[in-house]
Amino acid sequence: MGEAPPVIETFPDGAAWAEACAARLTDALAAALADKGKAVFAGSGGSTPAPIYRRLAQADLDWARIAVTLIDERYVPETSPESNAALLKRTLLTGPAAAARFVPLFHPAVTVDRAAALAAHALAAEGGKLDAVLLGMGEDGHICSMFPDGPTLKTLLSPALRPTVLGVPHGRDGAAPSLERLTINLPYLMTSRRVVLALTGVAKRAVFEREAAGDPAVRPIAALIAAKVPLDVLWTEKA
Ligand SMILES: O=C1O[C@H](COP(=O)(O)O)[C@@H](O)[C@H](O)[C@H]1O
Repeated sequence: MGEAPPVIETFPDGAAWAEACAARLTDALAAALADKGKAVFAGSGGSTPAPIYRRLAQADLDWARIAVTLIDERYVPETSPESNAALLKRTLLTGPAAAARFVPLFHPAVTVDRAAALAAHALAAEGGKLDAVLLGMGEDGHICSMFPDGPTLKTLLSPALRPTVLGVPHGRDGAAPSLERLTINLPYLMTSRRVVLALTGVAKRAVFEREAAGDPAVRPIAALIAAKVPLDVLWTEKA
């Protein structure tokens, strides 16, 4: 029998939801700072996290001892509107959190795989462990840049690999993703202190419930659950 899916915590409105997400992440970062004197935060891109980042940016943490990175990135420079790094810099690395050190996944390397190797090396130098992770989920059920049925998905979901960053090719014949990407793999989530999955809308809730019941070999949400990632799922209907 598979693992039971985590309870979906429901919030009455976007403000309460964003506040709760930011509070969970703050608690995990504070615990890491207390334990080891430093911490690593990894955030998602996309349309969901901005209100959470704006709250987290104001948290009373020793940001100078926190490294901030991404769970995934489109293989584009920060000048692109598709850049997750640009989103993070606009919304999280402001106010008190501007003192944090940003560790990018994007590098203008010759290939996306070479850029991924450089990012993997940079994260390993930060200790190779993520203390607080903010995940989003697309309406196709993807998390990070792990797309259901994607050609490299089995590698990304392999629990036996070490935590790393990998390149993701763009999909063929119109399949997602439309751009090459960089992503952390499942073992990075498995070894994280706390992972918060922030969901909004009726459609995404239904996708989460459907995906949670899927095959963990090819459905990223089911793989998260099967791998016992320390996961909180926070949902509100409208952010
Ligand atoms: O492409 C991406 O999409 C997911 C979900 O984005 P959203 O717009 O539906 O919130 C995001 O979590 C990921 O980091 C991003 O690269």
